[in-house]
Amino acid sequence: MNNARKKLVLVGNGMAGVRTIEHLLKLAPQAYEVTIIGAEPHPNYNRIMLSSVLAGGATLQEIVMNDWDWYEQNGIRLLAGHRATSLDTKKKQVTTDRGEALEYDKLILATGSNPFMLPLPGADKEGVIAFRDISDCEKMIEASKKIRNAIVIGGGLLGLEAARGLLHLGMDVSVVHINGYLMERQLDETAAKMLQSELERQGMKFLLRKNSSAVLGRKRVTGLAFSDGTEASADLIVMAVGIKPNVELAKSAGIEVNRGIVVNDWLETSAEDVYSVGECAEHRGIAYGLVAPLYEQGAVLAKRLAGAETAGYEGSVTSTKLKVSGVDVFSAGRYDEPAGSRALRYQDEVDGVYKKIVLQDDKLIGAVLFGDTGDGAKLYSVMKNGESVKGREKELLLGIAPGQPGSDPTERLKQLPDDEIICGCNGVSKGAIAEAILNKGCASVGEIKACTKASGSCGGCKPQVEGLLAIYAGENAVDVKEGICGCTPLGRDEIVAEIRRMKLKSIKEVMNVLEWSQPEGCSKCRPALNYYLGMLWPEEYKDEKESKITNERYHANIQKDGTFSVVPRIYGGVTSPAELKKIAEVAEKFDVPMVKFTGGQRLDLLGVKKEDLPRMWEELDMPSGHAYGKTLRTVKTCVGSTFCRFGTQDSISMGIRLEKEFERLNTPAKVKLAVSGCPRNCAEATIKDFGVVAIDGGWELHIGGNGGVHVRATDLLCVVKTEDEVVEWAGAFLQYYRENAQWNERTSTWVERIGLDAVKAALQGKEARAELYARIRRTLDLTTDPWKQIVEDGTLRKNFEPLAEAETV
Ligand SMILES: Cc1cc2nc3c(=O)[nH]c(=O)nc-3n(C[C@H](O)[C@H](O)[C@H](O)COP(=O)(O)OP(=O)(O)OC[C@H]3O[C@@H](n4cnc5c(N)ncnc54)[C@H](O)[C@@H]3O)c2cc1C
Ligand SMILES: NC(=O)c1ccc[n+]([C@@H]2O[C@H](COP(=O)([O-])OP(=O)(O)OC[C@H]3O[C@@H](n4cnc5c(N)ncnc54)[C@H](O)[C@@H]3O)[C@@H](O)[C@H]2O)c1
Ligand code: SF4
Ligand code: FES
Repeated sequence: MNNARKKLVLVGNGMAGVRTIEHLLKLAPQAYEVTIIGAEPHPNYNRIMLSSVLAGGATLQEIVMNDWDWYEQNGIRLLAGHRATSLDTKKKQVTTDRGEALEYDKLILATGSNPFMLPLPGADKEGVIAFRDISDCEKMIEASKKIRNAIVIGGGLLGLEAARGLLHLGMDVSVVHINGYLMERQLDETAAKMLQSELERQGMKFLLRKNSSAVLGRKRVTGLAFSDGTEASADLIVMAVGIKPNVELAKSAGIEVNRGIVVNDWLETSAEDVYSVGECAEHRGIAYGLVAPLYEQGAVLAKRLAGAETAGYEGSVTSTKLKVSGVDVFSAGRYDEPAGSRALRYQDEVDGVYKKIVLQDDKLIGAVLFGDTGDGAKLYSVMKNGESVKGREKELLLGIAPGQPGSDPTERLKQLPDDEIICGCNGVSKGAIAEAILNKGCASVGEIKACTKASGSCGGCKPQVEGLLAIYAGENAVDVKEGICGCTPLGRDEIVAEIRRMKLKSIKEVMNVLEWSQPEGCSKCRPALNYYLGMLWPEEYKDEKESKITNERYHANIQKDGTFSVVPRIYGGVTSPAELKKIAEVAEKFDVPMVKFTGGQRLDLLGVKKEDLPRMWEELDMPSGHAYGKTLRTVKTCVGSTFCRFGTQDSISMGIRLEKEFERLNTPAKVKLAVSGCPRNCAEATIKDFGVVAIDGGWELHIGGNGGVHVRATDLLCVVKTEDEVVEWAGAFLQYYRENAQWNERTSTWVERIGLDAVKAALQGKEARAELYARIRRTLDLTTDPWKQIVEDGTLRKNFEPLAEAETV
């Protein structure tokens, strides 16, 4: 009966508090009437993933962990956007900033931390922010659209992840660090230096051993001064110099606080019926700042509140991984070699690998891995178990060399014991994942995540979860069709089918009719819908510029430093002295800092200011090379029979014809073509989306190649005799790809996904080919050159004018 339920109030709608409630609901769903007070105006979201949002790996909608419905379905009253301002432990009452007084039988304080802001003179200026919540993340994304120079103070985990995100957003980023090397709380100097080199290679700059003394600027920040008398300029300063537990509410209520709210092994505070979990809690002198220990605390507290038997919380050994793509860093336990410990090290400067393990009394007490973190989970588990590693030290350090028996990742997973922790963030063991697959019927990573939480936080363990799925579910593992983004459960094929069936003609209409959860969509679905609608209704649909990615909005590639590049179209890579002269004159006139030949045989004018773009294109008076878009980029050609003694066909004219035929075509992802004049294949046609290779008496047509990150050689589609046939097959192939691939899916992935036979079957029939070709021609006939249009249209030109003044962040 509802009346008999005790009142449980949780202050803090964050990761630790809500996790505790989730556990409690499983153990004793009817025991409490739950109210959650949360200062942020959002449902509970994955704070960890804010770094991914900044770095473009996820959208804000995607990081929500418990949506509004979850609270309702579980009968939880959520006061989102309300702050608890006072606590009376005698009356057992919490009062909010809106004046509401809530009585409790049990109270959990899970108020997290506040970012530590250096108390520098001028730190209150506009443009100085922290990186803690959604609102900070949004501020940085907004700022990156208007300003260029950012300084991140603090070279710890948070500072480096913030800096990587800002780099991704096109900013020039310097990290100011007080220490002589980065992440000194997680790494030793050797690993830190290797990390620094890798981040420098990615474009990050570092100012080490710098003590900030003042924030410069009038109303808005313009720079940072240091105690050694030097200065650095900045339009944005992000402070990431640590956190301090948020203890104000507890302190004002007379509860014992130290650095954090002091709790015992059952998470009880000094006040009766008041508990605390998360970053705000201090247990045995430690206030943790990572989710894994906070979740462990939550599990103990939930059992306690449910009246279940439980051992107390005894503290945690922690491990961390830096979430920066292209960098593998792992650190756990006492990496700092305390007195009485011994360390074993391995360093390979050729492959950029460094490993160190720290031992004490024959036990593993710490580890640092750089470059190869594959053994991180294993080391962490050995460390947590506290087992003796006598005689195994070197094996632990070196792991199993590639090529040796047992180096196969699947084999390694099979050999792990059941209690090995696979997901560090959520404390999920191999055994628990196996149980979810074998006994609870989980057949996809998504289902395992829903059942165990594994892979639901930082995502670092996803490859292992996938590996276990392959081992235990085998052929029963399903590749679950997920929605194209967090706004819809519908996949690409369903959306396209519905747009066709219901003749939906605008993005808004699609979102309304197909019941998008976010009325405005997100950065994943908007450009995808824009593409699908344009592909399906070429005559009627008006391209929505705002739904395109930056490069396509500006019709130019944005560069690392915020400038743009200009790449005029040079058909087949063939130019003339007059054309070269014109390009050179424009480059000189606009002070272009660099002119470079691209891999696709084009000329790239790099370092162009946004405001110069329209005038440069006007003076060049050449078609756009579309070097920025999801479209036909280039047709690379070799010399061919015109000049080459091996050439059997005229690859140059074939290439130019293909480029003129298909330029300006919008495609799901970029498309590159090449034509070689003989099987020596100097134009590298077999790593292109559509490659043409001349053979005696005809042409081989190849599809689905890629020379980028995931190199893939093409599949041979067919052999044809004439140039007309080459063009017809190319058109039919490109249109079939346009109509069937997912937005942002390269032909290499697409061909692999649907299979070569499916493509062959679709293009085999002459009639089918003719229809596809007719459809692509209809689309091509409607295209215009974007730069010609911008140059001639005063309103469009205005978009390229400089901003009057940097605006408030
Ligand atoms: C960008 C970023 C990346 C991170 N990456 C990782 C990672 O990779 N791995 C990892 O383990 N950890 C990571 N962390 C740390 C991790 O997010 C935190 O340890 C975790 O979120 C702490 O959970 P919590 O519930 O204690 O606090 P929080 O998640 O901060 O929740 C506390 C909530 O309480 C609210 N609150 C505070 N006072 C009141 C009040 N008086 N009334 C009402 N509400 C109140 C706050 O607004 C907040 O929403 C990261 C943190 C950040 C910022
Ligand atoms: N991948 C992850 O696990 C991850 C990612 C982000 C954040 N977090 C967590 O979020 C919390 C906050 O992270 P953080 O990096 O801010 O905290 P931190 O305490 O780990 O690191 C702060 C860094 O700032 C430096 N610093 C301190 N004062 C400075 C000054 N005046 N000038 C320049 N540098 C200075 C310190 O030397 C230290 O390296 C931590 O608990 C962290 O564990 C974890
Ligand atoms: S592919 Fe053949 S025709 Fe073309 S340049 Fe090379 S050798 Fe000459
Ligand atoms: S290790 Fe972070 S989600 Fe599993």
